[in-house]
Amino acid sequence: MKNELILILDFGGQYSQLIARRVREANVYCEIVPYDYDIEKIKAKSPKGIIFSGGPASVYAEDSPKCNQGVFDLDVPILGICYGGQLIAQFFGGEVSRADSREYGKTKLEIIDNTDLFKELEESIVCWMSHTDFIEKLPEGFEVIAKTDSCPVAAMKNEEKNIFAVQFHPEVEHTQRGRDIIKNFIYDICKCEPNWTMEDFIEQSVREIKEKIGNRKAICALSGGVDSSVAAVLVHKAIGHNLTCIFVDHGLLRKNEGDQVEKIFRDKFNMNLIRVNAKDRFLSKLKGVTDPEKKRKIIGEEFIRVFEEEKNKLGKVDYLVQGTIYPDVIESGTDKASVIKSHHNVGGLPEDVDFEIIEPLRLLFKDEVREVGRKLNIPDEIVDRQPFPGPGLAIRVLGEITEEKLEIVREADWIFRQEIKRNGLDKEIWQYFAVLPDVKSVGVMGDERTYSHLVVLRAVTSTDGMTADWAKIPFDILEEISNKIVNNVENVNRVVYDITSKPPGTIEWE
Ligand SMILES: Nc1ncnc2c1ncn2[C@@H]1O[C@H](COP(=O)(O)OP(=O)(O)OP(=O)(O)O)[C@@H](O)[C@H]1O
Ligand SMILES: O=c1[nH]c(=O)c2[nH+]cn([C@@H]3O[C@H](COP(=O)(O)O)[C@@H](O)[C@H]3O)c2[nH]1
Ligand SMILES: NC(=O)CC[C@H](N)C(=O)O
Ligand SMILES: [Mg+2]
Repeated sequence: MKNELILILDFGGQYSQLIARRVREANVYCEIVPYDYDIEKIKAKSPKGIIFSGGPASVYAEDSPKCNQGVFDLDVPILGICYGGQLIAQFFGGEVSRADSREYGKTKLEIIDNTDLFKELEESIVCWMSHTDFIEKLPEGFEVIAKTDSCPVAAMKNEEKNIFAVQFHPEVEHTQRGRDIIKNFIYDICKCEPNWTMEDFIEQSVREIKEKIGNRKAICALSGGVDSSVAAVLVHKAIGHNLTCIFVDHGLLRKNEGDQVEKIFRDKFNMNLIRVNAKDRFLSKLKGVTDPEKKRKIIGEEFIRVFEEEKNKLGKVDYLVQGTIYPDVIESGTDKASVIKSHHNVGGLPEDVDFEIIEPLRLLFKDEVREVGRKLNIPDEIVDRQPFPGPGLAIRVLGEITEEKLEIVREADWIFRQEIKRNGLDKEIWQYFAVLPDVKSVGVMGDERTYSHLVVLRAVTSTDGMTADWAKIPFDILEEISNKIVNNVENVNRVVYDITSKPPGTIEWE
């Protein structure tokens, strides 16, 4: 059976994938295509609804992105979000201008009409705004269905044509009832049935991988983390023993991690696995390097070189599977989004890669990957594992990496993780680890002056890693952890706790 489809036209918004994710969450299939996607191709897909994303441009600018005008004649419901909504206003003869003051963050939305898009919503909700332009003049045939203090047309509709526009972002977590607004659009207005599931995602991915790889061979970059484990199991389902997993111990793993990962995979999975011990080559390439972006690129390249060497031993291998997920992609920058940090597996890849890369999870968020993992019966000890970045401790030892510093951060991290677990906090905290900034401070131990390293503890709550809050670990637990670290880790005399959320910080320090 063909899935009912919601098509998202991407105008370069930071949250385009979040829109897709909300639609998937509501059990409806969706695809994201570029804003200028060919109209004949759109027709061929016969979408039941189209959503225009937000975007950084202004619709009145000369070369601003526009969709094909034929989209408006398809007789398919349309929802425009922010830039997408402004585009609708402009197309139908309204006016979009630059506002005197930028509206950013939480804003009170007054709902005027709660019959369709805002069905069953309260009279007012808190919505999340991120714009400078606004719809100043309503286009003909449209009516205002919500407003804010500074935005006379915070939402509008043309009932006859089934076209809707909102200035705020219903797809972000901070908009109250945002999920319901999206559901109202896809269920009531587009008449989609909620029947697409993660099982469908699995089935479809396996089918596509099978078609693509056929009887050829692939290797999978396996870290033992959630993403690559799920990617490996998916591809294994598709091509069986033509898949070989390669786990690289680059000397930047946490305490005992290399052996643990190897054991779990040998015990629990019936997959070909090769462990490559590559500590010396990674550390020698990183010697003297202090710039975080350089570190990531060196590691990204070295991973690929290791995979190439292993591939040559296996005969002809055309494909490299990676567990890349959406935040890795968006943070590494795209032609429309800016670089936050080059994740080693995306922005850190060298230009010459002797493989075709397959990334079945590239469009999913972490919690969706976990859901896929559970459906694939991957053990909880893997699915619930906290994320650990591919460059490992290299981006947690700030400045130059030395074996001594790696040892310090590894020991401190080990104590921190043990204590979090012992206190039963490991389920509620999304990610927690130690960082070694390149800082020494004065202390007094046993009546003697010390001048030693400072360890930072970082712990965050999050659902998808895109935004995060610092975890409110009780002071007495923090106190105990601090004591244990200073008493047990040599060359450390001070421990501090990071109380920055993301944004403005990121989860990792580099
Ligand atoms: N030590 C490693 N050996 C082989 N491949 C690795 C290693 N570390 C990372 N990778 C590859 O890089 C990808 C991205 O790493 P990342 O840490 O984001 O994902 P993960 O380790 O699979 O999951 P998690 O985010 O839960 O740690 C992995 O999915 C994997 O394909
Ligand atoms: O595989 C990876 N390669 C990388 O280069 C990388 N950088 C950050 N991370 C992980 O991504 C999530 C978001 O991290 P940040 O808030 O630090 O950007 C967090 O879970 C980080 O641990 C990485 N994972
Ligand atoms: N988030 C957006 O889509 C912004 C749209 C447009 N660039 C504005 O500033 O209003
Ligand atoms: Mg990892």
